[in-house]
Amino acid sequence: MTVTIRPADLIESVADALQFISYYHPMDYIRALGVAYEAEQSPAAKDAIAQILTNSRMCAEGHRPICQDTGIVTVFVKWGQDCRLDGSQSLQEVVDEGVRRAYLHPENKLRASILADPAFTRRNTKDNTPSVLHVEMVPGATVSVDVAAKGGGSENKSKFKMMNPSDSIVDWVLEMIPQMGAGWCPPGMLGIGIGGTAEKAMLLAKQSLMGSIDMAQLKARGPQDDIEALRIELYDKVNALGIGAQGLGGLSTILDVKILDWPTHAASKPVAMIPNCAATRHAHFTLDGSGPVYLEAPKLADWPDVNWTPDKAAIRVDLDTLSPQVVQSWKHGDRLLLNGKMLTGRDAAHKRIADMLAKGEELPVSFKGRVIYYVGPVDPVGAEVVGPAGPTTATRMDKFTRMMLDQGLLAMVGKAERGPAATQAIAEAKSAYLMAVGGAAYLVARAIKGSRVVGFEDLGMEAIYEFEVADFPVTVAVDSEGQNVHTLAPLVWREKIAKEGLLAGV
Ligand SMILES: O=C(O)C[C@H](O)C(=O)O
Repeated sequence: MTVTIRPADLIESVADALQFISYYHPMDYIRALGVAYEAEQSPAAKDAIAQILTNSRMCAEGHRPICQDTGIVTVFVKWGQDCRLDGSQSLQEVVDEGVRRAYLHPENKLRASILADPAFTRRNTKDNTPSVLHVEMVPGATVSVDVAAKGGGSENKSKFKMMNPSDSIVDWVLEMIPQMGAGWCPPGMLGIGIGGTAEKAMLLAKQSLMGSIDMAQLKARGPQDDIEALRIELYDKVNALGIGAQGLGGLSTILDVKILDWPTHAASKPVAMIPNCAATRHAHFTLDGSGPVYLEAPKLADWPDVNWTPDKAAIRVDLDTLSPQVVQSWKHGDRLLLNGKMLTGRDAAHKRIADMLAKGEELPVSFKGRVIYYVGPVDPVGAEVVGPAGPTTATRMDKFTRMMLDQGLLAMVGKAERGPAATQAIAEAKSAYLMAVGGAAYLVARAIKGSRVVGFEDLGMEAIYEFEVADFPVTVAVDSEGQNVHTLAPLVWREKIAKEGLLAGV
């Protein structure tokens, strides 16, 4: 018997699932992060995990996004061969209508992050469509759907290699992880795809991330096949690298490793690795023709009892009177609470600034004596002045750092590491790079008391804003001497883990 799937049911279910995952972390992630928090011995990493956990519960309560990057929607559909989609729209059109409805929801509007014409004009599609849809025909009379909203920062760190058959997967992963830095917002998960062809390995890696975190259970019962043994080996060895939460050095870099494989050619061993960030977002539902599916809300009591508050010992900074001397007094690892006005800007704004300067044009705002925050905020709803507004990956702005410092910029705020050239530029200009916690966007936004666009309004979330902040929490990640927390701290923790046999949560 053929089962009819009504487009309205699929649209409603996709929209509900996307709204759901925008503010509810999967509970397996929260439980594993709670265990990692208890085990963590690095104060900086523990503080970052506390911010992520506190943010997560606030989002669950407030029904607002966990991260300002509300992701690129990726959907895996297993379509039962006895089902037919009613109407004349394609499956892509139906799924995208669900995406549109979720992202434009008036009470929880999500960020429009998708740009059409990616190589050239990079035009925002304004409703986060189209999604990336994968469809597989399977026996049966149900439609099974995995919906994910994948952050750009973690997607950017995806890796792929066509290995020789005799090459070691473990060696390759351990070579790649330090190169991935912290832009993927650890602690998260690694999805690994092995075999098939180049594109199949990538797909397997992404699909593996739809599974639940179960490393504790796996370790407790022991591996039952080679894949499970490889998962455990990679979990232990990656955590022993000491990279830690947000790359600040610590015990937990990953909470799990997922692996899917597929037969491959005798000459090949394709291997793909895709990390999932702290804003892990995915949900599953099955349609059987009887109507839409609504996901059941988790209980707030299931979140660990972690309530992050600003460090009382942190240094309070007045941005409105900030001087080079004050910037130079900060040492790497110092905790600061920023107060006053700062400008924002990220990828598109920096590119436009570079183009304008090259043409001798006047910028819409002066950066002299100012601090810039790399962010693309979610639009506000209700009484909010701004929606969730966590930091974006600063490393992408490295190529513009010298140009911005030449404009008289005093300091930068973002997340993840700065590369050698940017670190050198910061040291030469006696500037500083400050790090906020990625994946704590709603918590961080509480410290933003005012917001107005001051340039490039047409760039939407990538416009230049001026934020008024109160006790905005950051850590000095590169100081005016060029001391870089992201290069120093993981080395310390790697050695400590090796010497003292320290273990991440499981
Ligand atoms: O686009 C963003 O806001 C952040 C991005 O996901 C990143 O991690 O750099």
